[in-house]
Amino acid sequence: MWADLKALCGADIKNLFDGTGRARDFSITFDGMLFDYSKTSLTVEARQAMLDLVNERGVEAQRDAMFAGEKINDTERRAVLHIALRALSSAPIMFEGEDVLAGVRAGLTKMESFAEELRSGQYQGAGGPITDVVNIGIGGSHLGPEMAVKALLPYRDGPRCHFVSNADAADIHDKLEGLDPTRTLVIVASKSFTTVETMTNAETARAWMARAVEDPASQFVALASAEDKTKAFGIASERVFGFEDWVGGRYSIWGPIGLSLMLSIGPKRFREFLAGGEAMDQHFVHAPLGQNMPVMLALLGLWHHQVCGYPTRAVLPYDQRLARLPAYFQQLEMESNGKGVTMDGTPVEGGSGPVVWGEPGTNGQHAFYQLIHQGTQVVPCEFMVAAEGHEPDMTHQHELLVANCLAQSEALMLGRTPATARRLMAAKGFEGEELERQARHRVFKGDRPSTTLIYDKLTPRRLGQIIALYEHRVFVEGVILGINSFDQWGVELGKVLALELEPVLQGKVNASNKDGSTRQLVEFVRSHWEVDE
Ligand SMILES: O=P(O)(O)OC[C@H]1O[C@](O)(CO)[C@@H](O)[C@@H]1O
Repeated sequence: MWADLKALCGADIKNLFDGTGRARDFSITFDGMLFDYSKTSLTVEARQAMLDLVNERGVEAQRDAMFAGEKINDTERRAVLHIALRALSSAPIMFEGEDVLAGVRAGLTKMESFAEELRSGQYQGAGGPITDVVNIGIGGSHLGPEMAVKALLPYRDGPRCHFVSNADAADIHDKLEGLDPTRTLVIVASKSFTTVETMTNAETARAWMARAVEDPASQFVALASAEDKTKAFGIASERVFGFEDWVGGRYSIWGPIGLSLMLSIGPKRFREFLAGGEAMDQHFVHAPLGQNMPVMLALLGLWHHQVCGYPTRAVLPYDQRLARLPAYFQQLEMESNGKGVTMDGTPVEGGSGPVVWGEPGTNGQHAFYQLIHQGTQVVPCEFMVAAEGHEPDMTHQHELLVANCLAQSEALMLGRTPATARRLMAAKGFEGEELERQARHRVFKGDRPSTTLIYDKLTPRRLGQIIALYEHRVFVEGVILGINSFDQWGVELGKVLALELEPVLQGKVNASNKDGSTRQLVEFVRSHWEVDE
């Protein structure tokens, strides 16, 4: 599938701007957003060939199957209906012959009632109104809420939110330090309510709260599907917010897992966030393929990784409050499409999804952009920036930020020629061989691809759109690759072995069945533990 497309690679990006309106032709606008992919090597012919893949691989049929509640997550025998959580205004969404929206709306209303009670001070801790919320969860039960709460801080008018995820005691220790347990709400966010890191942290938080609060469970909330387990933990059912197994962990920010976001910005703005996601769903379903943002973003991802062979891609938001977006997308993309086999168990052709990484600009410029500009690997960059910031009295800083963002994509494409580098060095007084040598260090090859997603302002609605855009991008890439984007068997083995290793480290079980390296590491740890004891 990919071999023929490789023949279409190789255009020098800047030469594609030939006065025929490429910028406009290779851009998509939608609801306050402009997605410009003109600074890539995609030609009209290559774009058509990529679009043909969408038809050949049955993307639209799979999309319709997803929205129709079919069990497209075949290896877990589950439907994929997180889209129902944000379907505020749509027609019924059916699963096994029933409309799921009634249940979704009831769940949302329950969250909203609780959020209103807490935010108004009607629901209180032992020491008075809740000032701080600690969300304990990991993976999809952590990355989404943490990212979104930070992204939307300008809209916060509720309690402060803190996020604990790691099994490392340092995480919970540092987050609880300084908090007043009598005015803190703990959210245990775990779909399964069995994830060992989350349950261990939840026990630690309960012990911390029990030192100051007579009935600590009264200041606990569970976001979980397993009611028997939340009950055993002692959390009253009115503070348990459940969701169905057709909501995957990394797609769960839209429902109860988003409770911390709702507490932070309030139910009304949370609905705006949902409405942004829903607007992107509608766009994904109805926009023609060539004008479809998620489809084109997916095709560019495949073009860069599977066709051009670039091993990674960078997500570079020029927004400090989107600092956790690259980590969120890492889970979304790498847990979804980091798979070696297709649905039928045969090897994936052209490789799985790429490594995704990134940091906010302008910080990244002073760290890893050196490699992006002059390193030998090409890194397609996905820039994001808002035209307008949230600090009206500091517009000059926002101008600087935007200028930097736009300058980077320009520099990546245009580069600096040897002739320009020589002129620069000559102007500095260099001559002869030394001029040549110095100039070579200042040459930028250019022709490096990037896309830019620019939008009016990072509102709750825009954030919802951006997340849904990337969700559907991952879905389209997965369908074209033939991957099931909704399971995550690759995280299982390490969990099993960690369970086996704990008693080995404790000296309760012999390490003799372990490999030499693992035995050596166990011995090192145990020798320290013995010294400490
Ligand atoms: O919400 P849970 O059940 O605690 O799971 C947390 C995370 O663990 C995973 O299942 C695997 O790491 C993720 O997909 C999920 O987001």
